[in-house]
Amino acid sequence: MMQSLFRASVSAKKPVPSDFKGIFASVFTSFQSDENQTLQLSYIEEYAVWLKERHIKGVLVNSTTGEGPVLGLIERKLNAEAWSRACKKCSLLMMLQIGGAPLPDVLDLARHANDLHIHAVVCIGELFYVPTKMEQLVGYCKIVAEKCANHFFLYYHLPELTKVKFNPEEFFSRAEMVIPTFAGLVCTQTELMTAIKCLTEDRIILMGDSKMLASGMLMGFDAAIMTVANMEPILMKEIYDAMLRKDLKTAKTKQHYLNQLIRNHVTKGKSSWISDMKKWFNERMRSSDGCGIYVGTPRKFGVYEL
Ligand SMILES: CC(=O)N[C@@H]([C@@H](O)[C@H](O)[C@H](O)CO)[C@@H](O)CC(=O)C(=O)O
Repeated sequence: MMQSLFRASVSAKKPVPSDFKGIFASVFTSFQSDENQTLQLSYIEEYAVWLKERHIKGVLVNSTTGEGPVLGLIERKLNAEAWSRACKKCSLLMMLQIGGAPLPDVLDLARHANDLHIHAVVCIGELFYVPTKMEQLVGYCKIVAEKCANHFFLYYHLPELTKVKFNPEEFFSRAEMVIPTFAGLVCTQTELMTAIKCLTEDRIILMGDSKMLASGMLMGFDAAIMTVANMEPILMKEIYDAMLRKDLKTAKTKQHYLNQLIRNHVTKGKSSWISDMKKWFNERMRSSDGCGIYVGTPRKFGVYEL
């Protein structure tokens, strides 16, 4: 019985698209400078066009970089809708992060995401009642994924924040067994070495460490989700393309330069990461190659330790 259930769910698995390759930008959210730091949406289309013209493959909205967890439910939905329209218009792939809220709200965001024109839903696990067993983590993903079953589902693996560590091979095999839309991971920094064991043609694993773009590609990753892609899309694409054509010398030189730029823009390390990145982006947008948009400063009540 167990075996036939297993076979039934595996055969129902949605085939994973092959276009989740390339450089993706985790986009910033813009706030006005009033007391409530009111959400701004008017700049989004221009932002999307600017990224598209610089070879960015797609965007991740409402994630860590986009301060999703410090937006209210309505704000998250409005931001997602505006990005969805912009991405459709300029043919960017869109991933939408819906986690980092109480479960009823995450389910509400999943239902909302289900009807949007997007290409995948990304969700971090429960942050307060942190899962202690694999079953709890997979179970959480399953009930959320069921509410947005029109889209591929990617688990956002960020143990620096969630403290949830697991054996990715076990996680993949269980999640693929029970979630027909399960497609893979957004996987940041420290977990790349373990995630690489799970990389296959029919899975999506987006690496999330800009400083390791070239070395990650050498290990076999072909998709990257980066904050720094907002500021240096062309440089990152050059590293990506150099690695594709096995030009290690160019990739190494450009990666070294990128890492130097990152170091120059990080002031106090993890605690000021979003603030430093937004400042860098605002400066970049004021440069001759920028498009003049301004994403403001981080929301004051967010805590950023990444
Ligand atoms: C947690 C985090 O912000 N990760 C960044 C990385 O680009 C990261 O900031 C960078 O690699 C550090 O060098 C991206 O992967 C973006 C991302 O996944 C997100 O905004 O959620």
